[in-house]
Amino acid sequence: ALACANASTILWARNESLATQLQEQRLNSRYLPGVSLPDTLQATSLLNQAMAHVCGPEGGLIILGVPVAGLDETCRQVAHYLAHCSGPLPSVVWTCKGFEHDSGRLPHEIAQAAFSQGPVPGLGVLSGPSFAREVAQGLPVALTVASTTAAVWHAAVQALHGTAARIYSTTDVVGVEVGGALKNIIAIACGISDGLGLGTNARAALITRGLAEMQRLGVALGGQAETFSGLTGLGDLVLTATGDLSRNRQVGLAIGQGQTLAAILADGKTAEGVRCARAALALGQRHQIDLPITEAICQVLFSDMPPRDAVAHLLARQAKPENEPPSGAFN
Ligand SMILES: NC(=O)C1=CN([C@@H]2O[C@H](COP(=O)(O)OP(=O)(O)OC[C@H]3O[C@@H](n4cnc5c(N)ncnc54)[C@H](OP(=O)(O)O)[C@@H]3O)[C@@H](O)[C@H]2O)C=CC1
Ligand SMILES: O=C(CO)COP(=O)(O)O
Repeated sequence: ALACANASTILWARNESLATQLQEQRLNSRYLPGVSLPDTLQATSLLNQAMAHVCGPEGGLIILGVPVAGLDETCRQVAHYLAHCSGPLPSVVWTCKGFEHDSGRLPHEIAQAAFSQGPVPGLGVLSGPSFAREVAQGLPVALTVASTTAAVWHAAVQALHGTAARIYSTTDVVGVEVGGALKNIIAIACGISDGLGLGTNARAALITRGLAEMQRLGVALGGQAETFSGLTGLGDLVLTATGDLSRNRQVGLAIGQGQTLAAILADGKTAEGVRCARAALALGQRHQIDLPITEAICQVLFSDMPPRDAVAHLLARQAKPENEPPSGAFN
């Protein structure tokens, strides 16, 4: 999308044969089959070459499009080259949505630690409802860039805004990241519900109570409540919970139709909700935040609870007020 908008763009892929295919055939047969990439896009498997592109006198924007599991390693590699930048430091934003599996760290915590040893660039997260395939087709999209550094908003707006994309900005990094992480788990729940044939009422209930769950945890971790009704909360939740392009929703649909998790994940596709559900639940327990849907998803994914039992368990919970006290504590 950037290259189509005439921004000078270089795409780094660590896999040499993929980079060669991107550069020579203008195709990405593994991740975006059927999409023809613009001639203006350059591709390389050499990170030093990609970094030279954004380390010149004009600076630039680095978008890290890797899963949470690869963010630490990728930031550290980028940090190594930033130390040799001759121009102004480029801004760095990431697209990943999740918590680190073992530590429960949010992406900005991973990035801050990774860049702490050398020159620290402006850091931020680019998020919102944005299936890659639709973005690549040039269809309209609205995104939010979250950063405490205004230069990062400006870099993202300058590069992305006004083509097919509308870019909003916020300082609420935590709210944006928690929304992105939890919506994947709720999308798995909605997929399971639809796979079981439980109907659209059930899906609407899961989306709404899932949003309450996202907001409770997000506020407890320091996010702002209103962020969860924005693009990176409700917007991305609706997209992922209802849109069949979602890999998290696809995982849920397949579970609801009786497939095992191992069989579903055998194709190697990224489903961040599966990877971070346990970390989300652990964070909820640490902060005494009730996350019933996330807990049910963990039971189904990792403890062999039949999905229909999980549904029965959720329905059998004690009646309670719809709106909870702001503390979000157990009641
Ligand atoms: N796809 C989408 O529609 C959207 C995805 N996101 C989020 O963005 C993040 C990335 O998603 P997506 O691109 O779909 O993920 P994929 O897993 O489909 O692709 C990830 C890319 O990252 C590379 N990668 C993985 N680990 C590393 C690493 N350690 N170092 C360097 N490269 C690495 C992969 O390379 P290799 O092939 O060599 O493994 C691959 O090119 C996720 O957190 C996702 O939730 C956000 C918005 C939309
Ligand atoms: O985050 C996404 C769209 O905003 C992509 O969702 P999936 O990772 O479920 O495909």
